[in-house]
Amino acid sequence: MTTITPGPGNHGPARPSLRDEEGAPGTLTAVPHADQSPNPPKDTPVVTPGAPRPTQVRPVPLAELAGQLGIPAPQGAEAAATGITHDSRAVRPGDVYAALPGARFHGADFAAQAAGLGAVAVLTDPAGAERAAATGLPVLVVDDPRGHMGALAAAVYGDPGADLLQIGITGTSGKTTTAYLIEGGLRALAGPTGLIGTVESRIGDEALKSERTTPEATDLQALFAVMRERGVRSVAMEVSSHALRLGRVDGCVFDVAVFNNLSPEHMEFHSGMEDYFAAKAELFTKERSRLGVVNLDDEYGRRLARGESEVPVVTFSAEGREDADWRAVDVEIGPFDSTFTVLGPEGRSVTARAPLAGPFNVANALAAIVALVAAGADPQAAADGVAAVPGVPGRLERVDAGQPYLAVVDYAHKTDAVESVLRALREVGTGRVHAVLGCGGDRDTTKRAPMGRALARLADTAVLTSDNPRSEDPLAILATMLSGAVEVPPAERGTVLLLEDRAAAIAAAVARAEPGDTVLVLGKGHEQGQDVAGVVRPFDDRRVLREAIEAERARSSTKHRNDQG
Ligand SMILES: CC(=O)N[C@H]1[C@@H](OP(=O)(O)OP(=O)(O)OC[C@H]2O[C@@H](n3ccc(=O)[nH]c3=O)[C@H](O)[C@@H]2O)O[C@H](CO)[C@@H](O)[C@@H]1O[C@H](C)C(=O)N[C@@H](C)C(=O)N[C@H](CCC(=O)O)C(=O)O
Ligand SMILES: Nc1ncnc2c1ncn2[C@@H]1O[C@H](COP(=O)(O)OP(=O)(O)OP(=O)(O)O)[C@@H](O)[C@H]1O
Repeated sequence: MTTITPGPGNHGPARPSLRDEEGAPGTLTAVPHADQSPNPPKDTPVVTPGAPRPTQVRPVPLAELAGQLGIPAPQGAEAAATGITHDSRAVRPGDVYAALPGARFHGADFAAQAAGLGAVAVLTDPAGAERAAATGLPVLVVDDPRGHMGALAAAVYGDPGADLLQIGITGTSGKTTTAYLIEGGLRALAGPTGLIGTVESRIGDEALKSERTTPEATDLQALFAVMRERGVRSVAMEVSSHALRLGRVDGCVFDVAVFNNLSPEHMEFHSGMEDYFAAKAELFTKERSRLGVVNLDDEYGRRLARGESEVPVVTFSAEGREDADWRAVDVEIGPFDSTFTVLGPEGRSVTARAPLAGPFNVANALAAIVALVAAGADPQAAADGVAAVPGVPGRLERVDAGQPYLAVVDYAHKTDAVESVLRALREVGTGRVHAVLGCGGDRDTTKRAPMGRALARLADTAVLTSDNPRSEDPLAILATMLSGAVEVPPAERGTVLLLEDRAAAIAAAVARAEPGDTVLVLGKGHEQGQDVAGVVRPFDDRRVLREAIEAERARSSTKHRNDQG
């Protein structure tokens, strides 16, 4: 196995690298498939609750932190910090509490709680200063505390990111999948790895529940510190546009930053596509990364490659574009995976496999391979590592209860993803496609009608149902989805069913399935709960789908017996 050595690093100061000591690309030693499985899809993921913290931290004097902020040391600056958090409820003795202004609250309202839990100081803005001072704790006041929080967290934990090879992935679709594929490759190449993303965070073999795609900077730096403590040397992490805009990755410099694609999403947060792209493009500034890996098949990827990235970029094309540095050719799409050849600079050619169905997963796998190569891996070793990943939870995850048709759960919850996955599975199955989909409440409303339209056009049975309605009326969400579905001319659309209850919707799709058909449950993937009016009750599409298949089998065998009797 190639060891990660604090290598020369192509693009910056000494950092762990996938190259060997002479600087040659790392090679992959065959590892038995099971050992290599970072995240075999499973019904009940291993979850350790609570934000992890490192066990050994050098106390950092407040005076030192004030110096870093460029402000005079506050009274009581002889105290020292051993942690930092932005959430009053998560304060541990010795923490700095970052009291941030937010859309709903000002964190200063919770300063007393933080003090009660043992905070040693409060970082806040002028608006929060008085409330913070009322606690009697030293107060560090800056105009933009969120903007300083990442660097301060890195300082408190001793800049743990500097000891990790960091690969960040951004884009509208495919971040989670690509992160798992990269982590699988890293694990095969270089032992204990870290993963940070929507489904979970992993520190070596330990899985932790994720609240966000990208954690707040205080939690992220603590996570890096725990990873460093446990011997992790490399990390693959998803970087959302929220993270880039809200400073969650301040304090990180990614060795490799990957751009997958961009399509309309999060329009409740961004003012339009240009603003959304500008947020993503922040990952490709010199402050944030050293090298970009960019998808040339995407128009926004081409913009980055053609001058809008501040850092050098390596390009890839899953569509075989000859102007890409690395391109996939001879792509064979199979029912559950795809094989292809990767052609690279200097006549390099690699045999590759995307271990998940669908043409878009060729793009994700190619992105992962090129990212690993950009980090210093041997290209064939990188491709072999990616090929060996056994699956990604809730991403085209098959549910097999012995039924004579294909049943799949997928996290598609944006129009382009719904279209991609339906097109991909139409090619795989021989029969009809019965698809279930809802749209989340309190999130981007502009995608609801297009998603209803896509489902009605591309599925033989389109079952419109609830996702996480949150505080919204589920029927109102369904009405908007339906308004899109009815835009499809009757001759071009499948049967459209409306069932507010998600379990009933899944059962309805299953009841229509015949041998050779495909049942597809979209939108919630790996999620374990359904949020209705703020109450989250357990709901796992994979489990509900399996139970529906079993119930349908029992129902039809009873009917068969009754018919015979
Ligand atoms: C738009 C957004 O991302 N907002 C985040 C932001 O909220 P905010 O600034 O408005 O904060 P607020 O709720 O008013 O609270 C103000 C401050 O008081 C603190 N507080 C609040 C209550 C309390 O009891 N104690 C306490 O200390 C909060 O931690 C916060 O620092 O800071 C909060 C604290 O960290 C986050 O919880 C909140 O995430 C919200 C809930 C969220 O859902 N974000 C999603 C949309 C998100 O970030 N998604 C992305 C993208 C996923 C994708 O790609 O699809 C992600 O990376 O997950
Ligand atoms: N490269 C891609 N292009 C288009 N659709 C994709 C791509 N990769 C995955 N998808 C679809 O999008 C869904 C979500 O994929 P994934 O979780 O990997 O992306 P993500 O960017 O992490 O999404 P999110 O930001 O919502 O967590 C998948 O279940 C699949 O249907």
